[in-house]
Formats: sequence, structure tokens, C-alpha cells
Amino acid sequence: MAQLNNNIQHLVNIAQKDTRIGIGLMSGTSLDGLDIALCKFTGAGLQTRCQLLQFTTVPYQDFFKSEVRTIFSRRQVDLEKVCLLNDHIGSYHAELILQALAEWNVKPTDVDFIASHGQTIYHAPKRLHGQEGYHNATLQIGDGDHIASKTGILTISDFRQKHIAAGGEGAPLALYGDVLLGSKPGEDRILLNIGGISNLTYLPADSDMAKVLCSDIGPGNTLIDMFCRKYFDKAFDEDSAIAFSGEVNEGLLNSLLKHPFFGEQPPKTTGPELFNEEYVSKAQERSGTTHIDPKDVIATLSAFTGKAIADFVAAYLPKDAKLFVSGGGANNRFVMQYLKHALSAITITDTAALGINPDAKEAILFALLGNEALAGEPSVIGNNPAVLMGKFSFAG
Ligand SMILES: Nc1ncnc2c1ncn2[C@@H]1O[C@H](COP(=O)(O)OP(=O)(O)OP(=O)(O)O)[C@@H](O)[C@H]1O
Ligand SMILES: CC(=O)N[C@H]1[C@@H]2OC[C@@H](O2)[C@@H](O)[C@@H]1O[C@H](C)C(=O)O
Repeated sequence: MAQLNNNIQHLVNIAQKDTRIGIGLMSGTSLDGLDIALCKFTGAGLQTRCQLLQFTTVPYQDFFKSEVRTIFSRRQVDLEKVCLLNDHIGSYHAELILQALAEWNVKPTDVDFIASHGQTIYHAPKRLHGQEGYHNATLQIGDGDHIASKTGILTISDFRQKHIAAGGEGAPLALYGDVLLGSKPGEDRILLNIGGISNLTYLPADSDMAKVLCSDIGPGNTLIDMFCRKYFDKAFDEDSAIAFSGEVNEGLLNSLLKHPFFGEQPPKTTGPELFNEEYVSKAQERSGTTHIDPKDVIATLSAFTGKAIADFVAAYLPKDAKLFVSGGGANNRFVMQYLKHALSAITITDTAALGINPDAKEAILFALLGNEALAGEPSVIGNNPAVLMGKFSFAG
């Protein structure tokens, strides 16, 4: 039998290890920074044990954010910029990983793999684009080869394409990790992530995989952040100070909630391609609220995030489930207060109660998907594609 080449041999060695050290990377729709989670895995599939060893969010520089925003969720872009950023984001993320490892005193050779989400620049499920002859589509950039070459670490990336190839919308992928890390027999649980877009996974008490539901809900922080930048020159509404100083405008809130997306059956996905400045302007025009105080706009957008989540939970999930929140939105006091009021029968805490750092959850998720790609088996969860995801980039 011919000998395996070094790359394949290295891959086989990692796949056969009892424990693996992996880095999960998440750069989300909020564009606030790169989340880097260093994790230790034992086993795979339902036997997975995952320990978060280190975590950091490296904030993005304003210049980087504004460069990405020139192509982010826009239908018309400078194609050269897309090409440049695909390379640049991969190289930049590699640099940030190496810096983080140096700070943690971890040698790159001690890390078995990197699992990189990349940067979503456009998410186009068919429900959004509606174009005949085209299927669900999504695009994440920040090429894995650049990360592998620069760090010397086996890199797994571009997770969403396999999900689409198998009939999904390319998101949410959270369920694959939530089932492994968040289920508890005897307890109905909801794991809610409020990032740029909010999404949740329902984990039934009887562990019946057919009942697991994972879906996007609507805007999380994306509109709040956008209008904080527009009116207040702030990246986000820290501790909801602006929202609390304003008043919710019920006319605008009702108008924001009037979109067919909210009536569509889950699972479903969305993004800033739908929930953007134009979406809010149109809702303002329809409700005659174009001239309301910017503080009231922020309060109303915050209530919009809360109400969309509360309506979804009330419509589809058990009334006595326990809800665990993660993502930057867990720090938005206005949204959290809104949820506690609207879902008074449900116990709401953050995922720290489950031993999962709420800020790190999505980066851990991608590390876990990388671990599955190496050593797991596809599993059937509800009617979600039973796939192992991610593409392998070798360092050499
Ligand atoms: N103290 C705070 N007060 C209010 N909002 C906060 C606070 N801290 C963080 N946030 C919100 O959280 C956002 C970052 O959230 P997160 O990092 O979960 O998003 P993401 O990973 O980009 O999103 P996605 O899950 O959609 O990809 C910030 O942009 C801000 O809106
Ligand atoms: C296309 C894309 O990047 N979607 C993200 C986004 O951010 C939140 C929500 O929209 C979710 O569907 C998804 O990310 C998480 C990690 C997921 O796939 O579960």
C-alpha cells in the first residue's frame, strides 16, 4: 500500500486522537470583532466533552469595519474589494490567532485545528431572493488556506456550503452544537443567541431529536447598532442607556413587525439583507413616524428585537421551558427586561448557568463543528441536513 502523504497522515493522526485542542473563530454580523475560543475536546458526537481553555474577542479597527461594510449585505459591490478582502480577512484572522496564542503562552504546534466561520458578506436564502432557477445561497469570505499557511495549523472553514448542498439554508448551524452541549433530559430548554440576528434552538425534555427546532427569529442587535451609528455616532447602545431614555413608539413597532418573514413557519433564516436601514425607513413612512426623536427610534428598535423573540417563543415553544441567552444582546438590558416581562412564565438566565460563556458560545460552536468534521458522524436532528461540514486546508 502506498504511504500517505504528510498532510493526510497529519489529518489521520488528529482524527484518531482521544483529545484534541481546537480553536473556534466567529466573526458575526455585528462586525464588532473576532471571537477566538481555544477549546479542548474529548471524543465526538454525543460523547463530546468540551472545555473552554481561553477566550477573547479582538475588537476590529474602524478602518477594517468600514472596508467590510462596503461589501457587507449589499447587492452591488466593488468585486475587486471582495477579492481583496477574501485574502485579507483570512490573513488578518491568522495574525489575530497568533497574537492570542502568544498571549496565552500556547504554541501553535500544540493546536490541532482551527475551525473558522469567516465573514458572512451575503446571505440569500430562496425565501429572500425568490429568483427562479436559483437555490438557497450564502457567502462567507476569509479563505482558510491563508489561515492554515500563516499559522501552520490545519484549518477547517466554509461550514455553511455543505448545509446548503444538503438542502438547508446554510444556517442556523447552532443546533448541531446546542444539542451536544445544551440538552438535558427532563428539561425543556431554549438556547437563544442575540447577535446581529437573533436565533434559537429548542431542546425538548424527552430528548426526541425529531422535536428539536432551530431557527433565526429576526433582528438582534443589527438595527439597534445601525441607528446608534447613524444618530449618535456610537457603535452600540451601551447598557441600553439610549433605549431607556426614549419611548417605544407603538405605531412604528407594529409597522416593523409587519413583514411576511414573521408569519413564515420555522425553521427559517434571515440577515441584514432584509433587516436594514431601508426596512426601518419604509416602516417609518408607513406609520407616519419619520420625524420621531432618535431616542424613541432606538427604544422602538430594541422593543422590536424583544417582541419578535417573545412572539416566536409564545407561538412555537412550551410555556414552561427554561431559556438561556447568549451573544452580545444578552448585555442589552432593555431587550432582556422586555423578554422577562413578555415571557413572565419562562425562567430566563444566560448560558453561563450551563457553564457556557455567553460571549464565547458561537466561537465554541464552530470549534465543535470542526471537531465533528474530524471525528464525528452525521446525525439526524429533526429535518435538518445530516451532514458533517467544513473544508480542510493544510498548512503545508
Ligand atoms: N453592554 C452592552 N449593552 C448593549 N448592547 C451590547 C453590550 N455589549 C454588547 N452588546 C451588543 O452585542 C453586539 C455584539 O454581539 P455578538 O458579538 O454576539 O454579535 P455577532 O457575533 O456579530 O452576531 P451574529 O450572532 O449575528 O453573527 C454589539 O454590537 C452590541 O449591539
Ligand atoms: C449566514 C449567517 O452568517 N448567519 C448567522 C447570522 O448570525 C446569527 C444568525 O444569523 C445565524 O443564522 C447565523 O449564525 C449562527 C452562528 C448559526 O449559524 O447558528
